[in-house]
Formats: sequence, C-alpha cells, structure tokens
Amino acid sequence: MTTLEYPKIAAGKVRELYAVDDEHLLLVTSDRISAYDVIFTTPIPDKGRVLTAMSVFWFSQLSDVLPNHLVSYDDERIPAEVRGRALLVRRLAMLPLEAVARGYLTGTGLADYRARGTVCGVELPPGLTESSRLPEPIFTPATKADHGSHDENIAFSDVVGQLGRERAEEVREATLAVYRRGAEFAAERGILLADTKLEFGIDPAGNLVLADEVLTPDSSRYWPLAGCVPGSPQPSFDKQPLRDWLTGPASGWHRLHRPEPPPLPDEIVAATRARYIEAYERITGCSLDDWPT
Ligand SMILES: CCOC(=O)Cn1cc(-c2ncnc(N)c2C#N)cn1
Repeated sequence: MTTLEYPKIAAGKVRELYAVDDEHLLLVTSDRISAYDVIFTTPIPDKGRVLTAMSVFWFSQLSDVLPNHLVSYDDERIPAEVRGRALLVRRLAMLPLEAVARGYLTGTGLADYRARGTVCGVELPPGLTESSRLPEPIFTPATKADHGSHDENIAFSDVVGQLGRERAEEVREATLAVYRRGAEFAAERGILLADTKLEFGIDPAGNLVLADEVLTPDSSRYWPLAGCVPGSPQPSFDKQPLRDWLTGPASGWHRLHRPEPPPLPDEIVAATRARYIEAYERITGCSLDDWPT
C-alpha cells in the first residue's frame, strides 16, 4: 500500500490523516516546517521522524495516566514511503477542543492576561510578564479553528457546556497531568516545557483517549532552561534558528508584508534539523538512529 491508496480525510500545515479501514487511521507527519503561520517549501530532513518518535515515546511514558490512540508505528499497513514518520492509530470520536496546558505566560495567554488579568477565565496574580512562570500550571482550552484562522481561547465553563461537567473535568485533569509529567521530565534535562496542546477522542466504550501528537516541539513550546529570564520572549528550542533568519535582513521576508516564504539556506535547514534531533535525543535519551526510516 502507498498513502495515495488510502483516502485522505484531513490535512494540516505539516500533517495528513488517511483512512485505513473503519477502525484505523494513518497519521503522517511530513518534513515540512512552519513559522509565523508560514509553511516553507524547503523540507527539514528527519523532522517528521523526530515528531513521530517523540509522540511514541510520550504515549509510552503516559500509559499510566490515560489510554492513547496508538496502534503501531511499524505495521504492514504503514506504507514504506512514510515509515518512521507515520502512526497507525485507532479511529476515535474526537472532542472538538484544543486542550492546552500552560506553565508559563506567553503567546495568546500573555495577550489575554494583559487585556483582562485572566487567561480562559482563570485569575492570575498581578505583575506577571512575558515568560513568567505561573504559580501552578493552568488549563486554557481553545476552539479548534478552521484552516487559516487562529484557535480562540475559551473558558472552562464553555467546555462544560460542550462536554458536560464530568467529561470537562476529566479532560482538564488529563491535560494538566500530561503537562506536569512532560515538564518534570524535560526540566531534568535542561529544557523548559512552557505549554502544550493536546487532542482527545472517545472510544466506543466511552473512554477518554489521548490522540493526535503528544508533547512534540510542534504542539508545545520548549525553551532552553539556561538563560530563561522572565520579561522577554524565550528562544524556541527547535525553531529559533529559522525564526532568527526569517526576521533578520538576510531572508528578505517581513512579518508585516508577508511575501511568499523564501527557500531556506542549507545552513538554516541543517541547524533546524540538528535542533529537532537534539530536542528528541535530550528529552527521551534515545538516539534517532535507532528509529525506523
Ligand atoms: C491532519 C492533522 O490533523 C489531525 O490529525 C487532527 N485530527 C485527528 C483526527 C482523529 N480522528 C479520529 N481518530 C483519531 N485517532 C484522530 C487522531 N489523531 C481527526 N483530525
């Protein structure tokens, strides 16, 4: 089988989802990279393998917290052309929600805090700033935005309205438990997990199941622990070489005018690839060389 023989049922900036049969899907992660909502045509070799291997690592690490949708990463139903960057997963009834946990204030969380002193209705103490560590991690859900638009932060009460109180509380607790596990693990290895976005589904027995990708550099903000000082934006562990080049004079690209994304210079591709591999190997303690291609 090739992926082309499976019907494609969803596509994101860097991933595609295919239907394998009534109960299984194939979640394929490309080597594409996006930054500032721009998808670059130049691939980052092995990026798809890193993100896939990272999700598989975390599914295993989190199996005591809650079940997940992973069936296999090495199965005859996975076409050779995507092996190593594709997961065979159980088809679930997905919750229409971006389940976000934050341990630090940045991005839309910071914007909401500056506007209202709260994030998703959660009161925060005064005097916090960019990259401030929060007194404790908070659940900050968002709507699943359509293509091209941004997710909108919503309050927990909205999630209760959507899912009912019991399921909403289960999603909040699971999201915070996954964040805490990931943050603790990463901090021991000199990397800060600022926040992460999870997606959940419900299986035929009605269980909450962890789906999508988990604690990857694309679904999370990972910052180097060294040099992390509140008051300014922190460097992204994985995308900073690309962001610095893109916003610098050499790229000819401007966030405001947003011309077509330029091709990436070899040295930016190499530096970005190295950062993704370093993130994977430092956090998991595994070598990417041991991951299937
Ligand atoms: C193309 C990238 O977009 C997504 O993966 C989002 N998405 C996930 C599903 C899904 N649907 C049923 N069962 C699942 N296990 C999953 C998963 N993961 C649908 N869209």
